[in-house]
Amino acid sequence: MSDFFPGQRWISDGETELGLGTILTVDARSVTVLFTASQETRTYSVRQAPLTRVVFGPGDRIDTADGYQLSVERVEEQDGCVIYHGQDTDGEPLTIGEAKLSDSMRFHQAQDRLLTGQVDRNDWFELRYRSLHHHQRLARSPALGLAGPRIDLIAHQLYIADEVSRRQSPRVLLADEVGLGKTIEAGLILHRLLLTGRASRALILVPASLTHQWLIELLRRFSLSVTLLDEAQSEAFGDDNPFDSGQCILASQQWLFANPHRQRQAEACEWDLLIVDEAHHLDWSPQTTGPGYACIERLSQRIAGLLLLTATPEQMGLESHFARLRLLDPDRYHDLDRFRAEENGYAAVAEAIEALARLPGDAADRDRLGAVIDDADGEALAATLLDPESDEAQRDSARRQLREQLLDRHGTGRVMFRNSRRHVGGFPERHLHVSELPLPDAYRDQFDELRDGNDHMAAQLSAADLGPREARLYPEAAYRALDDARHDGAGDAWWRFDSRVDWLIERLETAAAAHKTLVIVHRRQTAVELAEALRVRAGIAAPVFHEALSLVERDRAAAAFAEDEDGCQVLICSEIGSEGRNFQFCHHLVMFDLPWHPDLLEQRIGRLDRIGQLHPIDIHVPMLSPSPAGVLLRWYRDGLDAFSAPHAAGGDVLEALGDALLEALDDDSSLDALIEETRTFNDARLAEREAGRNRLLEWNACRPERADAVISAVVEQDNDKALPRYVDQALDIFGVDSRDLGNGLMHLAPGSHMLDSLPGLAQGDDGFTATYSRARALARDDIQRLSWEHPLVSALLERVLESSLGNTALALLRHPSIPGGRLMVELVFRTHCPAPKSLQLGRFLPDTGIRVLLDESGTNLSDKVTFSGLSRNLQRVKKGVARELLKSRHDQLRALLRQGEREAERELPTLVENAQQQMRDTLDRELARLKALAARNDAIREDELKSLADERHALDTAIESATLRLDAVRVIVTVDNEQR
Ligand SMILES: Nc1ncnc2c1ncn2[C@@H]1O[C@H](COP(=O)(O)OP(=O)(O)OP(=O)(O)O)[C@@H](O)[C@H]1O
Repeated sequence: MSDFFPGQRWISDGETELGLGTILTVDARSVTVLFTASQETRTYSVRQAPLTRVVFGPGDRIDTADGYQLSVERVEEQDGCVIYHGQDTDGEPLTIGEAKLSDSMRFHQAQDRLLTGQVDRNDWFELRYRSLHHHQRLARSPALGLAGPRIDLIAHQLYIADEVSRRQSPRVLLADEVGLGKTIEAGLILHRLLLTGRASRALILVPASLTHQWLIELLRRFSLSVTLLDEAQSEAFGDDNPFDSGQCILASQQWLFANPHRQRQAEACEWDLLIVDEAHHLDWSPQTTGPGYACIERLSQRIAGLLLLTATPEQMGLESHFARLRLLDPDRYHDLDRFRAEENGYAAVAEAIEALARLPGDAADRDRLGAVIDDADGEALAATLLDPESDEAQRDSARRQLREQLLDRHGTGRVMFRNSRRHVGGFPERHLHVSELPLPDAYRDQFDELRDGNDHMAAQLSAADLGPREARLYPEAAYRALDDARHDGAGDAWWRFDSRVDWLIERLETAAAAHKTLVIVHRRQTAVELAEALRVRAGIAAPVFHEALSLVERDRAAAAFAEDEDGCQVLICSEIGSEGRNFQFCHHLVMFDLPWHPDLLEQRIGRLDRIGQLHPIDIHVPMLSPSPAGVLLRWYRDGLDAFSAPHAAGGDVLEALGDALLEALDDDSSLDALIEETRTFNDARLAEREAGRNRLLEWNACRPERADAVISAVVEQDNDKALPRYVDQALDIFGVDSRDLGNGLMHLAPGSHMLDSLPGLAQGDDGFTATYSRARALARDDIQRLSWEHPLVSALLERVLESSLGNTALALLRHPSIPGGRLMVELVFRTHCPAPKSLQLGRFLPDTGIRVLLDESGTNLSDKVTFSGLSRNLQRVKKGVARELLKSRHDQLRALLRQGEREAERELPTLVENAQQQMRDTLDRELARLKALAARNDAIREDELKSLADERHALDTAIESATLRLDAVRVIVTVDNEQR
C-alpha cells in the first residue's frame, strides 16, 4: 500500500529548491505533488518517487504559512496527516495541521536536512569541518591581513603595518625615506583593515602620474581591485554619485582638487579610510590654505582613518611638516610655536633610552633616566632595573618595558613613521660622475646680463614665469623665453647649441652606455624639447614622461621604458612627473640640470635607488662650466654631500643659507666659505637631530622584536602544509581543474562541472598559474600566489561556511572490534555571535567548532576518537541507501542530536570565558597604555580612548551572548566485517 496521503508534506530529494510540497492526488501508480512556493507540480511513480516525508518532532521549530514560528511539543497523527501542538514565540499555545506549514520552508540547517534525508558526500562534510577549523585558526593569527600580499617580508614595513592597523581609526604620516615602501605599507594597512572588517570603504588620492602604478600595485601585490575614477567615468554616472561606484576608489589629486563639484560628491560618501600620496604637495601656511590642502582637510574631518604619505615631510620646512600633522590631529597640532619648542626636549629622552642599556651602574645614567620618568609605572620599572637583587631576566624585561614606554610617550612617534636607508640597510652605493662641458656663448651672454641686472630682461623672464633663480639654473628656459620675446621664437632652438645635448647624444650612442638611462629635467617644456632634440639630431626615440600628459600617454611612456628587450633605452622625465614612480630596473640617472631643493634631488635619485635595485647607482651630471648650476653642484656635493646618501637636514640648511647660495650663483668668490658654513651648519643640525628627534623617530619606526614576531607568524603561514591539502580538496570538490606544471607551479582552470564561479575562475576563463611559494611569485608578475588570504582561497572558505555544503553526511564504519548495525553521530556545533564586522570579534571568538562524537547509547567518544582517525576508516554509502537508513532511525537520531547539544553546551562557558579573558587582557592593556600616554602625550586623541573603551564594552556584550548552533552532522553506521 502507498505511504502517500493527500495533504501530506514531502520534499523532492533531487530538487530541494522547490520548497515544501503537498500531495495533491495519489492513485495506485502515481503521486502528484504541488510545490506552491515555486509554482511547480510534479507527478512521480509511487514506487520510485524521489521524495522524503517531512515530519517534525518535539523540540523542532517550524514556520507556519501565517508567518508564526511554532515550537513543537507534541505530534499527533490523523488520517495519514500530522498535527503539531506547541507554542508560538510569545509562549501562546498553537496547533496546526501540516497543511499549514510554510511552503517556502527551506531545509538548510543540518538537522532539517538530515531528518529530511538530504545527505551530502562524505568529503564535503570533511571539507566543511576543515574549513571551520582553519577559519577559526586564521582569525586569531597575528599574521591576519599581512600574510597574503605578494611582498618581500621587510621588517620595518610589517612593523608599521601591524602597529597602525591595530589602532582604532588610524591617522598617521608614513614618511619613510624615498623608495622604502610607503605604498607597500599603505597597501598592507588597507588590506588588513578590509580583511578584518575594520574598514569597508577607502578613498585613495594620488598624483595623476601615479594612479596606474597604484592601481597595479594594489592588484598585483594585494589582490585588491580598486575603481579608478576620472572625469569621463564620473560623467557616465549622470546624477548618481560616482564615488559610490566601488568599495575602494582611486583618483587623481589634480582632478579632484580642481573640481569642487566632485569634491562635494566625495565628501557626501561614507568612507573609513583616506589615503593621500605625496602629501607634501598640499600647501598650507598659517596665512593661506591651498585648494588641495583645503579639500583634504574637509575630507579628513569626515573620515575616521587617514594615511598621509610623503618621503619629504619637511620639503617646505618645519611649518609645512606641521601642516600635515595638523591634518592628522588638529587638536594636538594647533600651535606651531609649541610644536617647535617640543622638539628641544627629545634629546633628553633619547639619552635616557640609550642609558637603559648601560644601567644599572653609572650615576649619570641613573640621573638621565630619572629626569624623564614621571609616573609610578615607570618608577617601579626603574626600581627593578636598579635593584641589586634583580636577576638579569628581570632587568631585561624592565629595560624593554621602559624603552617601549618612553618611545610611546614622547615625540611624534605615534603619528609619524620615518625609516631611513641607513637604518634599514642593504641599499646600493651611489656614484657621482660630473662631466664639465663648455658654456655656449648664448648662455654666457645671458648670465652676464642677468648678473649686470638688466631690468628689461628680468621683466621678460618674469613674464615667462622665470624668477632670478630659475633663469640662472635653467638657461635653456631663459633662452627660450627671451627668444620668444625678441624674435617670436624664430631663433635657433637651444638644443642645437647646448653642449649638454651633445654630451647626452654621445652617451646614448656609445656602446658602453647601452643600459637604460633615466634622464630627469626640472622643467616640463625642456623635457619635451630635449626628446625632440634626440629624435631630430640623432634619431633616438625617447619617450617623455611629465605631469601634463594624459594617463594613457604617461603609462605608455613608462611601459616602453620598462620593457626588457624591445623597450626604449632612455626615458626623459620632468621633476614632478617622475615623483613616486618605480624605475629601479635601471641604474643610470642623468640629471640634465639640478633642482633647487635638496629633497627634490633625493626624490630624483629615489626613482632608481629603491627596494629591488640590484646595482650601484650611477648619477651623471653634465655641467656647463662655468655656470650658476656649477655653483649649486658644488654646494650639493661639497657642502651637503647630497649625492652619496639622503641627509635629512638639507631642507633646514637651505632655509638658513638659501639667500647666500642664491647670491653665490652670480658671484662665487665666497663659495668656499659658504660651503664650509654649509658643512658646519649641516653637521650641527644633523647632530642635534640625531641626539633627539631623529633617534626617537628611528626607534619608533621599527621595533625589531615586534617586527620579528609578525614575520614569524607570516612565515608560519607561508609554510603551512595544511594550505595545499585544503586547497586541493576544495578545488576538487568545487570542480576546478588543477594541473601540475612542475617547479612548484600549477595551472588552475574552471572544470566543466564547476559548482559555481570563483574569483578568477568563471566558466569560460582561461584560469591562471599559481604557486604557494612567496619567492616564486615575487620573481614572476604573471603568477599568483596562493595563500589563505588569496581571494580564491578566501572564497572557498566562505562558500563552504556560508552555505549548507557538507552539513550532513552518512558513512559506514567497518572495524573488527565494533559490531555491525550500530549508529554513531558526529556533530559539529559552531559558535554564533552576532556583532558588527568592524568589531573584529574574530580576534577573540571567531566562529568556533565544537565536535561531539556519540555512540548509539549517547556515550561521548570525542576525546577517544579523533576526526581524522575516524575519517580515515569511513566508507561511502549510496545516497538512496543513506536516505532509507535515516528514515528508519529518525527517533534515535533526534535523541542523539539533543544529547549532543547538551554535551556541546557544557563546553560553551569555558570558550566564552577564555575569549572574554583574552579580549580583556588585550584591550585593557591597550587602554591602560593609551591612558598613560594621554597623560603626557597629546598625540593620543580623546576619541581614540573613548572608542577603545566602547569597543571593549561592545565586545564583552557580544562574546557574552554567544550561542551554539548545529553546523554539521555525520551519521555513522557500523557494519560487520563481512557485510557490504
Ligand atoms: N616588501 C616589498 N616587497 C617587494 N617589493 C617592494 C617591497 N617594498 C617596496 N617594494 C618595491 O620597492 C619600490 C618602492 O616602494 P614604494 O613605491 O612603496 O616606495 P615609496 O616609499 O612609496 O616611494 P616614494 O618615496 O618614491 O613614493 C616599489 O617598486 C615597490 O614595489
